[in-house]
Amino acid sequence: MISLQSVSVRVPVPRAPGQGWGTRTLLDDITLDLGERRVAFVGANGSGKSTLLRLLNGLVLASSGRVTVDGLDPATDGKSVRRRVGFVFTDPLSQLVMPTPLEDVELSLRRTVRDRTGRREAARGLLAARGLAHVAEQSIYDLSGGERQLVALTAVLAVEPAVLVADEPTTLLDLRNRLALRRIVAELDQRVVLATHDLDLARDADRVLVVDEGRIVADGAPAESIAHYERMMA
Ligand SMILES: Nc1ncnc2c1ncn2[C@@H]1O[C@H](COP(=O)(O)OP(=O)(O)OP(=O)(O)O)[C@@H](O)[C@H]1O
Repeated sequence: MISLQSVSVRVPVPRAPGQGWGTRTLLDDITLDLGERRVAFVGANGSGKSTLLRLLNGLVLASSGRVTVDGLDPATDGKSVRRRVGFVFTDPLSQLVMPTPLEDVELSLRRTVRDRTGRREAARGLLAARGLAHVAEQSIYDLSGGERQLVALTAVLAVEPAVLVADEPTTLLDLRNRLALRRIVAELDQRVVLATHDLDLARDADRVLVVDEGRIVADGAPAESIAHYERMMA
């Protein structure tokens, strides 16, 4: 279970020149229990979705209130939480650390597959299963945005996290790969929490929450929450 109890995130922001610093509230007193297998957050640009997701693996810490992931607090058990929570960033280059997809996936497998040859074969197999065999040994920088996004997802899933958190995982994908990603998310055994502007992906979730100016303004079945969001944005 993922729980947020009265969680707020506040950051210091500069006031007008010479006026010192003020505080901006990015998330405002959010209380949630997320027990569903597929949870999606939708909301306008800058509403606070990424900040909320980042709380789940300790990349952002609550200014007040408490976050727990399966009983672990990212503020105090950061390492254990990050083992449980696989995080896919909007910008894949911020997480692909090795020169090629093959090496990046191998890195993810280093704990589970000790033997080097076996690890290479396993990494090749995982990339092939995502239609990425042909780019396995290409430079990360020569991949298309969509290929990088799929490699990042493959590398994160290779660790077999208990929870997959994905921040706008379809932004760089073409229609075929968007459909493939929806299928991957639907078939995963793991729990998935994502933020997305892709309302088709959100519709596949068990629960959709609408974020607006750092608050949850709708929370429920996809059809109702998305209808609320569409009215809000009209
Ligand atoms: N460390 C920070 N300091 C100041 N402002 C911040 C900080 N982090 C985020 N923000 C601001 O908080 C707001 C919410 O950001 P966040 O990235 O969570 O939005 P989002 O809903 O994910 O948006 P998008 O859909 O555009 O990705 C934005 O206005 C952003 O500029």
